[in-house]
Amino acid sequence: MKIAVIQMDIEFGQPEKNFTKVEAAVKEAAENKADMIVLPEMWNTGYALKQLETLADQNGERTKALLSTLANQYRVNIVGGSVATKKQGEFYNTMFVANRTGTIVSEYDKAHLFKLMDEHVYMNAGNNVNTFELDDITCGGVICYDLRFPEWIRAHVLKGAKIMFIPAQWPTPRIDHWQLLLQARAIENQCFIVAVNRVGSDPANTFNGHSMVIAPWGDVLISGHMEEGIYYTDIDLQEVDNVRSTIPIFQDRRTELYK
Ligand SMILES: O=C(O)CCC(=O)C(=O)O
Repeated sequence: MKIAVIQMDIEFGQPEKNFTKVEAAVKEAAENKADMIVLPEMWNTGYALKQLETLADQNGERTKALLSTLANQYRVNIVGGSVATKKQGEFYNTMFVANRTGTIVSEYDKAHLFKLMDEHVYMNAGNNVNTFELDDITCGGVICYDLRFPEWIRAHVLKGAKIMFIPAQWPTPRIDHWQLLLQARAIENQCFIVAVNRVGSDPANTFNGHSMVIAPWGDVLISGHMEEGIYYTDIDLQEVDNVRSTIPIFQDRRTELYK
């Protein structure tokens, strides 16, 4: 199973440029025989929250059409990071996932909005756990700040997720939190973590990438640098079962103590 992580810069408030860029990057990753291609958070607009009224993707239609077309054309799974959407007059930070036939198999609205970047002022939070099937593997997807809530990731793993996808725009000053939390989430949930952070800057923040893929034992398979690029790794899903049978934390949990 070959994973491609698209660590890209995002043009602030310029969906046209970002759509063109994503299309080219997905094409390149697909031609390099990726099975799953993963994009960063809010790649259509960046955090141009004050311009959402004009820039947000209406019902995600444009994003869904692009992901679906590319997935079907290249017969590849695409975890579409997230985009700013407008649904029934409200704004959301939404992940769409397309499978190899181009079917949109998941739509998830970020559940924990990040007050430090005023996200809660402009956007609405979703309320639903996000699991989906890709190539018969149960996967889960959450977005950026969601990472800081171990219960939320655990909720996905308890629903069967063996790979957790985490797209982000995680600012440079807290990149050590990003790396440590990702590794902890992989080890404590004995699952693969595929996490994509953007690079570049917007008017308020800088972002230095460090996208990561981490195996269920905690081994770091990808640790991206600070530049734009596509990173690739192969993952073996058997490792999830191996780790879970070596240290059976899901059998040993004492949920009666955790209430
Ligand atoms: O939790 C953090 O430090 C970063 C979160 C974030 O940037 C986001 O959710 O967009």
